[in-house]
Amino acid sequence: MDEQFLDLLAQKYDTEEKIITEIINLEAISNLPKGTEHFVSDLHGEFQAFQHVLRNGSGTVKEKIKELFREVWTDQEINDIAALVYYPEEKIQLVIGELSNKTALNQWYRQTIEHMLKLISYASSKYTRSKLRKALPEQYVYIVEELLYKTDSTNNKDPYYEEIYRQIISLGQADKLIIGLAYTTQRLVVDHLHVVGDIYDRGPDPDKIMDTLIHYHSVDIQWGNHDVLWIGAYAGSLVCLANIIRICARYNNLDIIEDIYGINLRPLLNLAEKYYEDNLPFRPKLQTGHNGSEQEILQITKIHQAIAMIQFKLESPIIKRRPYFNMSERLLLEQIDYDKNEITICGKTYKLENTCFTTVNPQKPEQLLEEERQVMEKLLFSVQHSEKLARHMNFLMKKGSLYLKYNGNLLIHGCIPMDEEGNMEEMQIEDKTYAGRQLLDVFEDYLRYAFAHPEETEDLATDMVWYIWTGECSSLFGKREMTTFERYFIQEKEAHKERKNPYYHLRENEEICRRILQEFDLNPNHGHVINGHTPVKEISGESPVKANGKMIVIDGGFSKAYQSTTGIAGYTLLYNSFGMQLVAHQKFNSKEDVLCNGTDVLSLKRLVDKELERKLVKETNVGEKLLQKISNLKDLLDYRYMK
Ligand SMILES: O=P(O)(O)OC[C@H]1O[C@](O)(COP(=O)(O)O)[C@@H](O)[C@@H]1O
Ligand SMILES: [Mn+2]
Repeated sequence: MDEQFLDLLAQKYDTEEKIITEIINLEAISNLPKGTEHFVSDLHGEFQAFQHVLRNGSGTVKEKIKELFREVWTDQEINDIAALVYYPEEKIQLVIGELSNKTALNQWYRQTIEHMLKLISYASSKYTRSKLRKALPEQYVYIVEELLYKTDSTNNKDPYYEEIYRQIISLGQADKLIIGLAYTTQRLVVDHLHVVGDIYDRGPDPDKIMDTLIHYHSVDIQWGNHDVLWIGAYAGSLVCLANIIRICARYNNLDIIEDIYGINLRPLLNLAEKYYEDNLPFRPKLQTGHNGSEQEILQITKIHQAIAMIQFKLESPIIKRRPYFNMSERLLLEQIDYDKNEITICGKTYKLENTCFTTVNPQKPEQLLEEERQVMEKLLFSVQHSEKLARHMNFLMKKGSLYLKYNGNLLIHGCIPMDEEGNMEEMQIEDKTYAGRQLLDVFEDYLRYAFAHPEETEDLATDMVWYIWTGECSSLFGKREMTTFERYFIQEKEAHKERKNPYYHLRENEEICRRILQEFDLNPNHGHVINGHTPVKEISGESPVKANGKMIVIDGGFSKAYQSTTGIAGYTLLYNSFGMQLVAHQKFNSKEDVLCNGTDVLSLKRLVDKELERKLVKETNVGEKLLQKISNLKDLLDYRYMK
């Protein structure tokens, strides 16, 4: 071992006792059961449903409450304390409103604090005291530890403990303490969160999800195609920027752009007012609670057309300057017969309907009007100077990656591009060819480069971010083409079809999944591929667990827009020391419903994989680091004290 390194380490561990204490501590931690991992995906801006799943740990909170109190409590009592753990601030207010006098309320405080402490003690049984301490409400650590670690079997200290409770209540601290303990419980039931992509688009509150993730104790993100679109916009890709605005217009969410991220849409609106009229396929999808006035809807419809046409124009030059993107079939504006109002795609001619081509010059269809160019320039400036967007995008980059190997599993939002035979699909980029893991690594390198160079807007890295959104070899898109244009302007459904990468039927096959795991140097006997991206149509009998358990698809569609096709409101996955469990969620109504009626409609659990022996920290990624640290400390011990 390098002596310089050991000398550095010795600065921190400067006595034999310190080294030994740390070795004992780390060895002990390595032998604890592994913490619970929680996997969610395809949140699509649905903050309310997401935060509910996060707060209840996909049912883990209630499970712990039941294990502890089932014998003595009614269902109502169990629901009440569960709601208190999920939404403590609101639940306390409800209780205060219900209880008629101070004595009753104080009694409730006294009992509730005791119950919460029992729950915390139970939920933290597999953690060290130090880890629990870090999860406790900071200002009450001392008091809570006194109450948690009562060791007196003679009851001599009973009056002392009673006095602590009395003081907490009489000093008006009970609310704050209970709220703190509720958050501690939430934190204890889930050790680490994985978000397997698609935080953004369709739903109303992606920013709130981002803020929640930023404050979450332990999280990683596997980017989804929609997240990459937002990263691309921020990194200087005008076509990605046009896309995010188009999708926000389509889902009646332009206030995310304007009010939340502070991006001025006025220039775009002016352009839209000048060139566009009402047009059915561009009317926003309205969601309950978001219905605007007729005039607002008309404005959005116009913006939607303006930005969609800019998007289509911006695609052409990229397709032309990157022949290896293999997208020449998508030069759609050039395939239009503007006199006949027809388009020919892959040799087939279709009639165009509801067109809005006033800004298109048939001789040079890709050319932006000077006004359009200026609008995009202003929008990009605004996007790149939004403080909030910068914060959210930086966090996505810091915690995110295209795929992740974690505790033996492979986490990926979309797919591993393959050919029909199950070989890794090759893509040529400039003069090199890549496939499988190498291709994904190259995609990620380009994406990181583009993000680091927001001033470059037409370089390969920036174009590549758009390719990851929509290209046929993208590991996040997983389809041959994105038929956005066809869906707006062509009636025939056959033109709307987006052919999926063979991966999506091959992934049913265990051998293929084993091959994928091997491609990523993971043990195929133990590992799983964990996927998001494609809604699992439980309604039509599709199973989220595939390939003899090697493949787990957890996009259950938090997205309201997709719930009618899936029949449920999402899958999440839990992986604790006993094994993996898939949780199916029913549609989430509202927080109020949970608070008042105790409806916490979970969740059918399905065992995916059971560990033969309880899995310990030392067998995990974190454990690997601990074992390395132990080995370093042992070297230090030899070097300094055992000569
Ligand atoms: O239903 P919408 O919002 O029009 O979106 C459809 C588009 O979204 C995509 O499905 C991509 O989004 P997902 O990652 O959510 O699947 C495209 O393939 C398709 O063209
Ligand atoms: Mn997706």
